[in-house]
Amino acid sequence: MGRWADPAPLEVSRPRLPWWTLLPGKAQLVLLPVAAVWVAIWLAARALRVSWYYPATMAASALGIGVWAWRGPWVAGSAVVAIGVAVFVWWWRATDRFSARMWWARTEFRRIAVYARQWRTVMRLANLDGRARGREYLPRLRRTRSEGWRDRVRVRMVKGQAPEQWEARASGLAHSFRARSCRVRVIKPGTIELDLVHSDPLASPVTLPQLGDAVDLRRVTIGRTETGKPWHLRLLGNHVLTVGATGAGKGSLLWSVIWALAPMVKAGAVRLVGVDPKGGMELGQVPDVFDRVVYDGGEAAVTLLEQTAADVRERAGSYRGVRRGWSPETGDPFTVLVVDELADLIAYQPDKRLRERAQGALQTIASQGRAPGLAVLGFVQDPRKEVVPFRHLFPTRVAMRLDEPTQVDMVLGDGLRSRGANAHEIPDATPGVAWIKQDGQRDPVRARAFNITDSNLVELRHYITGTAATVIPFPENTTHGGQAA
Ligand SMILES: Nc1ncnc2c1ncn2[C@@H]1O[C@H](COP(=O)(O)OP(=O)(O)OP(=O)(O)O)[C@@H](O)[C@H]1O
Repeated sequence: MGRWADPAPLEVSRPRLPWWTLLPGKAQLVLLPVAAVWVAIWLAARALRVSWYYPATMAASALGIGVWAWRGPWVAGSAVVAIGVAVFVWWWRATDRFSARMWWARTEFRRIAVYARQWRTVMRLANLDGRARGREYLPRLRRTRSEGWRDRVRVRMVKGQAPEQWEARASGLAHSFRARSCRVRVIKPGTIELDLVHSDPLASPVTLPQLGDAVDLRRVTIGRTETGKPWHLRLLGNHVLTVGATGAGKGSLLWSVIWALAPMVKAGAVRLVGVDPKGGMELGQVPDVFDRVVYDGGEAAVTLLEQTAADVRERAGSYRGVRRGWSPETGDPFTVLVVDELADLIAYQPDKRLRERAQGALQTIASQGRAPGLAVLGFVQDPRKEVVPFRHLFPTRVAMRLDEPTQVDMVLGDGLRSRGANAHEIPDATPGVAWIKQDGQRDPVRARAFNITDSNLVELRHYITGTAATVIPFPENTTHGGQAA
């Protein structure tokens, strides 16, 4: 007698038959027309869906089939070859214009060749699919758009998923789709957009516009964003903290703001007040555009900050009960306080008493200055809380090239690095590039400030003061301006 052996477990799942196969034959016959209509609707919906995602391909195919039916295969084939040669010559002779005009062809090609083709596999390997009761749920690939430097890929997430799960896998997605980086943006509940970045549109310096354009203090143009739009900085009712390692291009942001404000500075509608603890290395280049400026981080600087804080309180007092905040009708100049190397004043200051006075004055200005028409532009290299304890008082924070990845969230806010704001990866070769985070806006913006050269600064000085266009020697005194502090 042979020994009993346990039967091998059934390895395949039992095939599940569609419910209608279990119906009696007559019922199936009756339901046949209903099923046929259903299949026709389903096919039409599929065709509509394909036409929605690939309109140019579908239109060209329909035209090709039409020409074939009308004139035969030779005419259709010759037309395809002629169009192909014309497109190739266009691309060869005018690549830039071709790329700008043919974005839709690139979009459809990349959707088919890159995203639709690999979607299922990449989703499974990246663990972004879902399973429930033996069924697999895949994130839906929605519309894509190829803009040359990036592909925008819209995705309907699987139910139960969070954008954070996609952020955690962003690097893997970038590698899978052969992109340099991947950023995740939330479009609406359940829908996200992946930015798969292929090149840097901010690799070349941004050209400075002419001096003297009209100024709007709510949107001062200081550079260009990576999408090609102007980089607008709000000054009215705002303060801006800019953090960057040495050589990151903080100076270009500072001078871009003053360049944009030049007509109002010239007209006396904007007043610039400056503190440059580095002995005038930065602000000393064009000192006479400042109403008051101090070139050290000691007593004189602290006194200037305290005077400014007193101005803020006085102005706030005079507006109380009369108006809600500053406007050009008040006749008061809008004040921009520029503090280069904030840390020298409020953290590295060896004299404890001076340090505390500087901190107190700056906190007063930052917390009360917005309504009475004062904006602080603070610059610092080290963003730690011990160095700038009141970072939260700056509604706009700008991260230029940073030394360490941990600094990104310190400047821009928690979770911003995982959302793709890699300020620590900005190359040395692109000074002036920055990530900007505005309070109240979820997504950070990447932009580059105008490139301001020494001759631009000479021109700026000449425009505002009307003095001869000469380069300023390195400052000897520690104070300068209408009222020395
Ligand atoms: N927006 C820009 N476009 C092109 N080049 C720039 C830009 N900003 C700065 N640069 C170049 O980068 C160099 C360093 O810039 P900058 O002095 O402004 O840096 P920084 O952050 O102020 O440095 P530090 O903290 O040492 O003063 C300069 O030689 C400047 O020409």
